[in-house]
Amino acid sequence: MMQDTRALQVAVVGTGYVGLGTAIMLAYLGHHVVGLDVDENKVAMLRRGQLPIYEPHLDQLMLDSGDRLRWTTSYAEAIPDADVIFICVGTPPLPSGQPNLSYVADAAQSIAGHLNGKLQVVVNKSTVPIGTGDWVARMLEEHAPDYHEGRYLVVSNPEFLREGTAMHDSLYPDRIVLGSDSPVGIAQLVRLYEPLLDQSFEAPGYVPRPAGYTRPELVTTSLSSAEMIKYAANAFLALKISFANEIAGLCEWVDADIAEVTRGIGHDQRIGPRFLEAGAGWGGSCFGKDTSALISIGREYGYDMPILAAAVEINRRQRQLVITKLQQHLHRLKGKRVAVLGMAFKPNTDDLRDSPAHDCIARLGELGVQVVAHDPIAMPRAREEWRHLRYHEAASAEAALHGADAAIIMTEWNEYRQLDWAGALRRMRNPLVIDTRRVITAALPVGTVEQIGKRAPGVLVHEASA
Ligand SMILES: NC(=O)C1=CN([C@@H]2O[C@H](COP(=O)(O)OP(=O)(O)OC[C@H]3O[C@@H](n4cnc5c(N)ncnc54)[C@H](O)[C@@H]3O)[C@@H](O)[C@H]2O)C=CC1
Ligand SMILES: O=C(O)[C@H]1O[C@H](OP(=O)(O)OP(=O)(O)OC[C@H]2O[C@@H](n3ccc(=O)[nH]c3=O)[C@H](O)[C@@H]2O)[C@H](O)[C@@H](O)[C@@H]1O
Repeated sequence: MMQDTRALQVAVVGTGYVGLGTAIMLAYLGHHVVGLDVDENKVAMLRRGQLPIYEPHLDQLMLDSGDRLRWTTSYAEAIPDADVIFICVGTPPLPSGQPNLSYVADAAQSIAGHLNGKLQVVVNKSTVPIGTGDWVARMLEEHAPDYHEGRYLVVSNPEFLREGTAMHDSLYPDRIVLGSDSPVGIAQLVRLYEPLLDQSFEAPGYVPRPAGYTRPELVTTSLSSAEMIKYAANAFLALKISFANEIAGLCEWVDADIAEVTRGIGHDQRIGPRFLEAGAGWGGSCFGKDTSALISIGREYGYDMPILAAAVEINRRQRQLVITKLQQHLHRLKGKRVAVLGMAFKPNTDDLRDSPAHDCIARLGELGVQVVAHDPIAMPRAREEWRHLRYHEAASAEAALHGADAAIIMTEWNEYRQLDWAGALRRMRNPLVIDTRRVITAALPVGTVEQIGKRAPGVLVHEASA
């Protein structure tokens, strides 16, 4: 643990997926952190020691951060004493594709009203269009009661964590990007991240330091470059997946297997094996939002981004493909009963934002299908957030499959991998599974398992033999 003389006072504004992870990780590293949110219910839960989201190990790390961590709804309580203030509020998409910056503006103005006139660094961690850092700096100038040139430094520190593995990604990042025109601001952040940069903290047993991992790369840039790095990173990852999905479609026609193909190309170190898993397409709160934002930023300058636009289009097509595959097997879907396994946009999270399963359930509903859905973690949240969708809840995957005319696996939860598929298929009315995430790996004695990127559409992968 860090010596207390090196510990900083930190305020984290916004306690969603990113703010919570940031606050808890910094407190674990030894800093004194106050997490602030305008949502009183969230803050009340956090004060009771409960987390408003599901994220593996976050509860344990919070416990291990001890009394260095506090929660509040009050800017007056959080801001004046803070050496470093993080903005981690949401930047959800507007119908135009541009991000809604009103939460960032509100946060910046509220922060400005409580700055203390001494050196404080305001760090933007929210994903924002290029130029937003300068805009925040101007807002601080305008709204700070006692503005002194050089007192309120702005640094961009984009976040690269993935939901479901947020603690691992926060403690053992590939790189830390710090963008600012102020060397003093950068130096303060280097001090803040020293335990991470040196990996001098004691790794928690439940999120061990990966074998071979040494330390993150420190990347210092201008404010604008840091903001661009975040968008470019997400756009490239989305592109990689869309590329795999496009090749997967062709694999089905030429009788190749996308999993074998990506294994073959991934060993080329220039390409790398990760983020090449074909499936139902990418979802989540960021890839869709950030690709649209980048395209709309380009549009402001009359600059087309055809590669990104294609990545988005392929993703849209991929979601429809799931339904097409079902239609190829079952023909008319009206009146059929279909089990949808997995609602979260990926495993190990309860996040439903832009989940491919949402579009799947919505489309099946339009086609007159009776949907029976299951998710091991995200079900309670779906009950709240997906009230507009029509589906029946299943208490277990087995219950969802029982008597179904088909099943679609949308999320690769471990429990689906471990399911007794041979037994479950026998209890389906029609043993057909559209496995979009390669959950089923063994050949089964009964039924048909159709996967993405393997054999021509409509051709059965595992033919019934029992
Ligand atoms: N979710 C993710 O995995 C990642 C998200 N990001 C980016 O980080 C940002 C935050 O994302 P999430 O944590 O997913 O959002 P979120 O929606 O889960 O959380 C945002 C929080 O900010 C609070 N908030 C809104 N206005 C506020 C204000 N004026 N003052 C204080 N609190 C306020 C909300 O009540 C909410 O709790 C976004 O820009 C996102 O693009 C970046 C990397 C990963
Ligand atoms: O800016 C963000 O919010 C974050 O967005 C993604 O993280 P996240 O959305 O949490 O999850 P991913 O693991 O990237 O998965 C995104 C989607 O892509 C899909 N995916 C992922 C990988 C793959 O090979 N194939 C694939 O279809 C997943 O199923 C999921 O729907 C990025 O990976 C993070 O680096 C980034 O910080």
